[in-house]
Amino acid sequence: MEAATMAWTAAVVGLGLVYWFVWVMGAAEVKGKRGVDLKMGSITDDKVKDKYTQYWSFFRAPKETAATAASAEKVPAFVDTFYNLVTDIYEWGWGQSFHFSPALPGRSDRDATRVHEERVADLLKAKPGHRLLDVGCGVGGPMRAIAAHSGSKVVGITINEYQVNRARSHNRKAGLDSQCEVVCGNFMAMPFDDASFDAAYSIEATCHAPKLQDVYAEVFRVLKPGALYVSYEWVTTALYRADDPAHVEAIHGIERGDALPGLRHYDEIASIAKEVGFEVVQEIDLALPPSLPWWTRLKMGRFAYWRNSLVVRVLTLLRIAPKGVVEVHEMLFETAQHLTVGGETGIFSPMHMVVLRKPATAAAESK
Ligand SMILES: C=C(CC[C@@H](C)[C@H]1CC[C@H]2C3=CC[C@H]4[C@H](C)[C@@H](O)CC[C@]4(C)[C@H]3CC[C@]12C)C(C)C
Ligand SMILES: C[S@@+](CC[C@H](N)C(=O)[O-])C[C@H]1O[C@@H](n2cnc3c(N)ncnc32)[C@H](O)[C@@H]1O
Repeated sequence: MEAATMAWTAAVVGLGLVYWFVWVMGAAEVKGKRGVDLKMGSITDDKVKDKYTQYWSFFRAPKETAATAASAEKVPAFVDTFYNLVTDIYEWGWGQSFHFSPALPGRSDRDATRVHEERVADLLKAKPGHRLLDVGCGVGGPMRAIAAHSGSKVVGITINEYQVNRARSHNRKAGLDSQCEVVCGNFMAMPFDDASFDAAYSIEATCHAPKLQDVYAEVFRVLKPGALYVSYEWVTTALYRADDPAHVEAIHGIERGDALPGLRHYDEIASIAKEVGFEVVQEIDLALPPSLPWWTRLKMGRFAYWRNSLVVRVLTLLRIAPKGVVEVHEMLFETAQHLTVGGETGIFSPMHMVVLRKPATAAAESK
């Protein structure tokens, strides 16, 4: 073959590969967000690196500073920055539900996700005519599954404006916009009337609150007397040892890579719920056997991570993706390792579930 023909063949094959990786492979899990559409939320391209640096500065402050009230006030803004940086990568590489689920034998990740979400609707006994609150709704994967499964109306709240727009657009495309509403706001000071919801749930979201009391008290306030609240909490378990450096490293890694002001121990959750006035109906760690591991999806995707890493590098080089995507993607890759250690050692659970009830006799005001 002539040199020119060889060069042309190589170029065509090369371009074909890039096309396959970026456009055809698109999202690793769910088609809908393609590699070429990766943005950094509402952050303009020139500000991505600054925002990423700003994100990390939160963790450089000494622990004592991080624990002060003044610093706790900064958490919602820091969480908002985090979701501007990661929302598109999550959608592209994971799907529209930003949480874990126990694996189900012989079923896809998508099925396992849906089952984990529908469990919430069933526990809440949600039905047509009910108005549910989704506390920290992301781009609305759970909200759509729960609205479709139960026939209830769902109102979601998220601190991140970009997620509000993504969620509204997904709701429209799914034909669920008459049942699902999304509001931008802080779940520790919600723009809703007292006693205005029939039930509420939060899926892997309240871990972003510096004080769980603040969000639980707000949920308590907006629920009708007698209403139920289900929450999937991120916690350290009874196996966690604060004097084991490997445990501490994994937990700090999870906090750094997931915008967490500090993980709570599982035994704090029920007492905080009681403190704000809830009755504890049920408390169970859904990650424990007989559940199958929730972290296998993170591990099994090792090939997908390498492919994704290559895609973001190529897209950044071609200036299709903004600068900084590579760094954010690396951060997530590392986070996945820490989460896997947390799951394998059993020191961490992302699905410590509590079912809480606002007493039927409770006043609309929280205690
Ligand atoms: C509840 C929270 C988020 C939980 C998970 C949805 C996300 C935690 C870690 C994320 C990911 C890690 C690795 C990424 C990978 C490198 C990339 O190629 C594709 C996306 C990932 C798989 C990404 C997807 C979402 C997570 C699993 C927290 C924030 C409270
Ligand atoms: C990991 S995501 C989970 C999203 C959704 N529950 C799901 O499972 O797909 C956490 C969500 O909590 C929201 N969040 C975190 N802190 C918040 C706050 N102070 N007020 C409102 N939403 C908040 C984030 O914006 C994000 O939407």
